[in-house]
Amino acid sequence: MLANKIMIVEDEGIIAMDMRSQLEGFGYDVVATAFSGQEAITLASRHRPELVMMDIVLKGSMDGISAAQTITKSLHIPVIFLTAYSDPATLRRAKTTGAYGYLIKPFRPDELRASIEVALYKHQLERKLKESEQWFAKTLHCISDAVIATDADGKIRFMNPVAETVTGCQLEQAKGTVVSELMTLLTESNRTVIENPVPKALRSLAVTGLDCATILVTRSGAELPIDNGAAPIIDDDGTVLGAVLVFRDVSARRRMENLLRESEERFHSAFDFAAIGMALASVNKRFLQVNSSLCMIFGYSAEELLASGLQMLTHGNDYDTLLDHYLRQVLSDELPSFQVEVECYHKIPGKIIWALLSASLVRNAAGKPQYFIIQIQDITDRKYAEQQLIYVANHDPLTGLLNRAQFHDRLTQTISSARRHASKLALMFLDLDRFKLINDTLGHRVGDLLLQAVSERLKSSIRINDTLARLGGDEFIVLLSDIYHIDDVARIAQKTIEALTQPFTLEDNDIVITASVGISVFPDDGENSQNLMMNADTAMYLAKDRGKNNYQFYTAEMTARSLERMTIERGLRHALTHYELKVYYQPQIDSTSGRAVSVEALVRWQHPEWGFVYPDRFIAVAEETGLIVPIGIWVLRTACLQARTWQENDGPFTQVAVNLSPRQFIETDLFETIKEVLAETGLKPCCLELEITESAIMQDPERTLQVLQQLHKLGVRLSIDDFGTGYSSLTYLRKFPVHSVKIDRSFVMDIPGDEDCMTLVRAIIALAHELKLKVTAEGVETGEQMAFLTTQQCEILQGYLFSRPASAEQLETDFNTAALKTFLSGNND
Ligand SMILES: Nc1nc2c(ncn2[C@@H]2O[C@@H]3COP(=O)(O)O[C@H]4[C@@H](O)[C@H](n5cnc6c(=O)[nH]c(N)nc65)O[C@@H]4COP(=O)(O)O[C@H]3[C@H]2O)c(=O)[nH]1
Repeated sequence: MLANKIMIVEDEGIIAMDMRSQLEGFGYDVVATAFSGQEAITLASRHRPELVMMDIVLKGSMDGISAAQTITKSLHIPVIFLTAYSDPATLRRAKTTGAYGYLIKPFRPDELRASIEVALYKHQLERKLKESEQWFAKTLHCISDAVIATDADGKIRFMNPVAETVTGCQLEQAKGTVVSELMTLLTESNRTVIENPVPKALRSLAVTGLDCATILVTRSGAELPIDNGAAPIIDDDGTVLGAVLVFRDVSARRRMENLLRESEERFHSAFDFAAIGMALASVNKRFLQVNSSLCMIFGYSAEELLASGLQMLTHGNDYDTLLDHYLRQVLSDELPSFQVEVECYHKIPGKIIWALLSASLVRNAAGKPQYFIIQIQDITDRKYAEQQLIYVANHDPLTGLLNRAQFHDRLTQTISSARRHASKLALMFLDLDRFKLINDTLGHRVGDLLLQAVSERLKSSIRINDTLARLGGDEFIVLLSDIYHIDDVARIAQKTIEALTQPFTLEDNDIVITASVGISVFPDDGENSQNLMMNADTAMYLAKDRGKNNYQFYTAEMTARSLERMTIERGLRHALTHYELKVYYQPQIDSTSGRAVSVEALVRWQHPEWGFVYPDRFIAVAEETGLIVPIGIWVLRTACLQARTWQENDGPFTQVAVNLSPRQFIETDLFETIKEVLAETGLKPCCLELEITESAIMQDPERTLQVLQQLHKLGVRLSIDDFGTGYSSLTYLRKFPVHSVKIDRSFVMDIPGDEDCMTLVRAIIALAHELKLKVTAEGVETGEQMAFLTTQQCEILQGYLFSRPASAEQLETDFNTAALKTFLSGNND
């Protein structure tokens, strides 16, 4: 432990020394000795002793009492006076310095020591008290509450700066005032004066709280809401020292509370009366609060919902899990909020509600999740409308079957799956035979009913896992998945065809139809949906070619053929606009007069790369694609113009025969077109013969008859081409206003070798004559053929024997009418 530092002030050197040795003997540290009052002040401020032993009478102008005054006040160092004088005046003066001791010389060493120890202890105590007071004062200055301390009579002793601000009164003014005079307190509700809590606390000796809603009226008349209360100050032995009043201005808090209450009210009215469903739900998804819209949406009462949780609305479905997933993400702060469309259950069993559900989480100040705010919008109508739209976009409106786009998607998916599982699948492309005829004759209503009935039949003839679609018009397609054996496909195709051949009774019409089916198999006939569909389509055409009402599997040659078909189609379109088509003419000879009465117009294609292309290579494609219609009109116009030119220029021929395609009957207003062409070219109708094949007539006999009758009336000559090759009905032949029939080349070809052919030709000629029709024979190549036909009175002959088809210019120069006559008469003889 360090020795206490003491300074001696003594002008007598011997006494000072003696004192020093005594003090050091006691164990003190004598830090300095001063011999005058002035020196005492200087040395004390330099050495800062803990105690000064001061002689009162000193040499010089300043005595010990004056020096002690400065040392005590300015340096706060305690002083003990040592003096030989004890007169009352000196004692009075010495007292004013607040000296810690007064020793009359001579004194005993133990007296000296006791005085020193008491002074040191007292000074230490005082210092500690001062520090503690300062610390309290500082603390009270720092705190944000107002603090007023009173004595036991309720008179103010202390106020901190906050109390000064709130009451509007400084401590110096307030000191000694009874606290209730400084501040008037009113109740907020009815503004009656209430008693200050300080006297209450002093009376009851207990903590006295203020009513929450208390208003402090300050001296200036300002009013402030305050809270808190007063407590008595009682010391250790139970003596009441006073009271402390602690209060605070709560106007800011009140403002916040009001704002909060208003905001809560706003939230509640928004919540309760919102047009959309709203709920507060615990983190465990239990409803804590629900609004009436929510109850309305789901048909439950508020009590029912509050007794359950969000799961009640989605229980067990996929959206339950989805919702859970999102709520967990919000809880773990991965998502701030979310919005999701969920399928929910109404209270009425089986009733589905589609909800647009948004949720966000409310956390407390510490970030702890409190509850979810959930908003639910009923989007059932929109959802159903969307589903309806999706349905309409994916289905054929007439039959309800999948449409082409959707089928394509389904096929692509099934191909991917088949590829993964190394399994096979098959496509059946089905086209109704002669559907157009039914549509045109019985009307579109019956046509539609038929398509619906067909789709029902098809559904019943395929397996549950197969996919049926309508591609448009009378085209259907079936996707047969998981095929193990090609024979199974054949069986299904046959069953389908047979199912369709059973008559349909629609609006009192018994309708019999057939279908042609083309089949392609994955992976054998194509690796992707496009190829498979194309190849099934190609196979379907083969089925059509092979007499319809049958099915055909796709083969590789078909691809080549369909490629060729496509190339020809492209080429033909180009040919039409680039003048690559030509008309050749083949003379037709009157067997009796030997005169070339007419020519048949035959189209040729002068292809820039392929050279001269004959009709057998492109007419069928033109038929299929419909290009035959513009080609046919062009040939007709060219031929009519040529005939008219010959007529005007005294050319070799005055009449022309033009082939008509079946499609020209169906797709154009043929009669009007022909009338226009004749008017345009100036050719008389009687100079034009139109050759119609039997098949053209049979495709739509009623319509053909109508057009032919109009043409007949106009004066155009009509002839039936390829007679004998088709299934001509004699009834039609009689009914139709035709002028002649044309015996097909295939019958003429085998004359004279084939007796049957000759018999047939004889019969055709006899029959035609019976019906008052003239007969033309085509393909006459030999003299024998000509002789036979002439003998049978076949009126007109056409063939290489007389002339190959040639251009108009060639015929004009090369065809020798006179030589022909000679030739004919020679042969006839
Ligand atoms: N072997 C042989 N053949 C002979 C003989 N005499 C004539 N021919 C050929 O027989 C065909 C007669 O025409 P088609 O029966 O109307 O048969 C025509 C016709 O059905 C069609 N066709 C030609 N041009 C047109 C056209 O402008 N419009 C339409 N719709 N079809 C046309 O193409 C078919 C073939 O025409 P082409 O190749 O010009 O063939 C022509 C002609 O060149 C002969 O003595 N021996």
